[in-house]
Amino acid sequence: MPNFFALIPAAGSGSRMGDELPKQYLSLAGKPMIYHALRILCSSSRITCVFVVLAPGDEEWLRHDWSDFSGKLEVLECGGATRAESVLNGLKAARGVSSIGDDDWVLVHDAARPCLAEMQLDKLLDELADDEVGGLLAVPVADTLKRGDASRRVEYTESRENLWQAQTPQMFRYKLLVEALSMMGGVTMTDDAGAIEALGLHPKLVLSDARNLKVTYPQDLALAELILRNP
Ligand SMILES: Nc1ccn([C@@H]2O[C@H](COP(=O)(O)OP(=O)(O)OP(=O)(O)O)[C@@H](O)[C@H]2O)c(=O)n1
Ligand SMILES: C[C@](O)(CO)[C@H](O)COP(=O)(O)O
Repeated sequence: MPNFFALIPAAGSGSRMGDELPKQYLSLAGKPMIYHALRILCSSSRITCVFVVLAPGDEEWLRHDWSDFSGKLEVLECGGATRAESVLNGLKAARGVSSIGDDDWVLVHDAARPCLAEMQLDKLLDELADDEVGGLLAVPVADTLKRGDASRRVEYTESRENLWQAQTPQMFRYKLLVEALSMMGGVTMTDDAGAIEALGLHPKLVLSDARNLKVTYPQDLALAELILRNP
């Protein structure tokens, strides 16, 4: 039986957040933001080990107490210039510090998605455990979509039929994900599923909801805090 592992890329700088401190360390509901993603993944009895990928030379990590996760957490200081590079470097390094095998599942989850619920995590694991390809949490697009031009005038309205917003975790077999990310070369994919799609495969969309938001801009922090304090 394949095992489940999780990997949190946490080597970003949070440029859109505009804070000197990388956003994964910003205080949220009394903890550094990444604590919340770690808590939900480390507390799942179905997940064997959680890898966190830090930027080389990250000095902030050691300023916080991670003892709640000892025994389940492996820290890898091998982040890259892009999210995809951080994930690939982390997957390769994970081989050296764990028993992860080719057919084991890897759940890649953003440090910047602190509101993932246990129910959503379990749904992902249940729906994909026997899947050929793997997949991701996602939500159907709810708003009307406008295609704009360079001067911010509407060119036309896009159909939202069958359009989904990708979230994380995104869950694929170790070997397939390493192969897919290795083949991307210079092409930048903003998520893991994109690399799998480039192989001609079709990841499954597992219905999630808007509470699993990504904290990208300063105004997202208050909403994330509200969700965390009212689960
Ligand atoms: N070189 C990078 C870039 C991003 N990430 C991680 O990928 C996740 C999603 O990325 P995003 O929200 O875009 O974070 P940042 O890249 O930090 O933000 P920004 O794009 O605003 O700079 C985050 O957990 C982030 O730390 C990473 O590990 N390595
Ligand atoms: C992986 C992701 O969270 C899916 O929505 C997202 O693509 C990562 O964020 P980025 O801002 O595109 O790096």
